[in-house]
Amino acid sequence: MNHPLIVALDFSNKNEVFQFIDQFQDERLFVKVGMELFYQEGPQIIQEIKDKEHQIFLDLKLHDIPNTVYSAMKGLAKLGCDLVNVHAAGGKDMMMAALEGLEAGTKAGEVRPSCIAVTQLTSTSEQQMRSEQLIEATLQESVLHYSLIAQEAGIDGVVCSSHEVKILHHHLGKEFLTVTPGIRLNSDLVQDQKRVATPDEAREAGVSAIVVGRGITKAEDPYASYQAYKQAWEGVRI
Ligand SMILES: O=c1ccn([C@@H]2O[C@H](COP(=O)(O)O)[C@@H](O)[C@H]2O)c(=O)[nH]1
Repeated sequence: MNHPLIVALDFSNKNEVFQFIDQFQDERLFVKVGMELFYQEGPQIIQEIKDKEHQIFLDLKLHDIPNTVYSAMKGLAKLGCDLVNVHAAGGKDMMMAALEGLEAGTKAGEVRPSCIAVTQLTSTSEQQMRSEQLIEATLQESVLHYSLIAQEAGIDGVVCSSHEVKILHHHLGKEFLTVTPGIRLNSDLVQDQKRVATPDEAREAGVSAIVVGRGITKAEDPYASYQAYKQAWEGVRI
C-alpha cells in the first residue's frame, strides 16, 4: 500500500457520489465505501466506482460469529475491492474465518483484498472505553492487544488512530498496515471524533494510509480541500 489518502464517500446515494467523483477527472482516487452508501445502493455501487478506475476500501466492519463472517467475506471477495475490514473484538477465530472466506471468494489468478481489523474506533476516548466497555487498560494497551491478536490471526493490519501507530510499529513491525481515520486539518471541526491528528502528524507517525471524510466531502470546494489534505499528507516522507 503506497501511502494513499483514502476519501470516505459517506453519501446516501450514487448521484451525490458521482457528482463528487466527477470533479477528479485527472486523479485516480482511493475511496472508502461505508455502511451509509453500501446499504442504500447495494453491491453494484462497487462496480460502478471500479469502472472509473478508482481503488476501493469497503468499510463494513464485519463482526459476527466465524461461520457468518466466513460466508459474508466469501461474497464480498467477489466484488473485487482492494481493502475490507472486520472488528478485532470479534476474536481471533472470527478474523481467521474472514481471511478464509476472502481466499475462498477470490477468483483464480486474482489477489485477495487486504483485510484489516478495527481496534478501538477513533470516536472512542479512553474514559468511554473504560466505563462502557469495562476494559481496565489504557487505550493504547487495548489497541495494541487487539492488533496483536489480529496479527496472530494473519490479518494484514488495523484501523486505529495516528496516536497509537508508533507503539504498534515497535511491537508488530512496520509492514503491519495502520489505516487511520480521525484526520483533521487544524482549521477543521473535530465533530464526533475523539482521537484526531493532522495529516502531517500521521505522516510523522509512519501511518500507512489516512482516511478523510467530511473535511473533503463537505468542504465548500472539495477538490481544493482534497489537494490541501494530499499536500499535507505527502509532505516530505523519510
Ligand atoms: O475508527 C474508525 C473507523 C472508521 N471510521 C470511518 O472513517 C470515516 C471518517 O470520516 P470523517 O468525516 O473524516 O470523520 C467515516 O467514514 C467513519 O465511518 C472512523 O472514523 N473511525
